Amino acid sequence: MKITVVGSGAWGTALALLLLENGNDVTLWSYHQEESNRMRDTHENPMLKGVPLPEELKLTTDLSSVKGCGLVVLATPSFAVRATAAQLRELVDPGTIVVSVSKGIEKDTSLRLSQVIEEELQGKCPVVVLSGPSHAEEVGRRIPTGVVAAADELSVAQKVQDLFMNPRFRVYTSDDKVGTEICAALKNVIALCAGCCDGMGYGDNTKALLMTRGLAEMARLGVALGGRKETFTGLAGVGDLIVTCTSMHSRNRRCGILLGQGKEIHEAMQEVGAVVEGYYAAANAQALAEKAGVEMPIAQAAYEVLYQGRDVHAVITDLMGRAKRSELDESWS
Ligand SMILES: NC(=O)C1=CN([C@@H]2O[C@H](COP(=O)(O)OP(=O)(O)OC[C@H]3O[C@@H](n4cnc5c(N)ncnc54)[C@H](O)[C@@H]3O)[C@@H](O)[C@H]2O)C=CC1
Ligand SMILES: O=C(CO)COP(=O)(O)O
Repeated sequence: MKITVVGSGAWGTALALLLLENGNDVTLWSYHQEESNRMRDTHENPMLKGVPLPEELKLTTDLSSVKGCGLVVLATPSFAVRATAAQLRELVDPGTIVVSVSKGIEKDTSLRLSQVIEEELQGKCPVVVLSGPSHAEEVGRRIPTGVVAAADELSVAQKVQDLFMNPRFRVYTSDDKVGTEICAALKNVIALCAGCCDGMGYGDNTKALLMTRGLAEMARLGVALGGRKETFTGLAGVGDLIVTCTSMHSRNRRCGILLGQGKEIHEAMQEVGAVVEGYYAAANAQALAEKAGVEMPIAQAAYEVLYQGRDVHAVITDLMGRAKRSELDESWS
């Protein structure tokens, strides 16, 4: 099948290689001409070091490469999804499956990214969400990985499953786009917090507490927005939360570590040198929690640290001192 992967960061590149390995005719589109030239000259993407790019992988900066494609993968940072999808509208063939693999929430609207793409494509194409514990660095090295393809129609999710799946990449289908995307965006916020705890020298107990209560918040919000609670205990939920909160590949966690060591957030993001989606998602978590009428104390704490400059120690003291409650007192469970 002819496929274009739109976005040549670490993730777009790893997925382009996977789809090429699966026997497809794959083009990788870059936003920056220099990025495309560098990959052509060096046969490597500096965002995905040590993974050679074969000659058969076509490189372009011309979005019209999506014409005639059966599948288009949208892999830009979340802030670029609307503008990129808007450009696709006139170029993409009706019925082409568009797979959204970015993890975030749109800044100004608090829309999920598949909603943003659907708005811009005006119903021309079915949109599938692909998410789960999948660091590009490991997928690029063909390390066994499993993800979820969520779509409104099972047959469309199954097509994506067929195209991406191979002996080293396992894809499960789901009909829960809402839950899958809420997991994808919010686990990055929790991973920033987990990194921060690591950077401050807190131990494994703190991280386990944060991840478990963070998951409860994610599920509370996701279920209130129409997601299914099973998604939160699946690959897109607990799976991606584990990998992002514990791996040194995670840009969100690495940014949090620097924050916990005392760096200012913008300095920390600069040092990470790749997109830190959790920073943006923390602002949206606030808006979504208010809209849904749910309590998200950890996301709220992250917002106060990231956007209001509150001291991390003070925020943790507040979280630890919240009113006593039962763990089982969860409306989503
Ligand atoms: N890196 C990973 O392991 C994974 C990343 N993701 C998600 O994929 C998305 C992309 O992440 P990465 O590939 O890691 O990014 P990256 O940080 O490796 O690279 C960012 C890319 O965005 C491009 N870019 C910058 N401004 C742009 C614009 N205005 N329009 C289009 N492209 C622009 C840059 O040229 C660069 O290619 C994020 O939402 C991330 O959460 C999802 C799963 C795994
Ligand atoms: O989503 C990811 C792994 O599943 C990548 O996480 P980071 O953006 O924190 O690197």
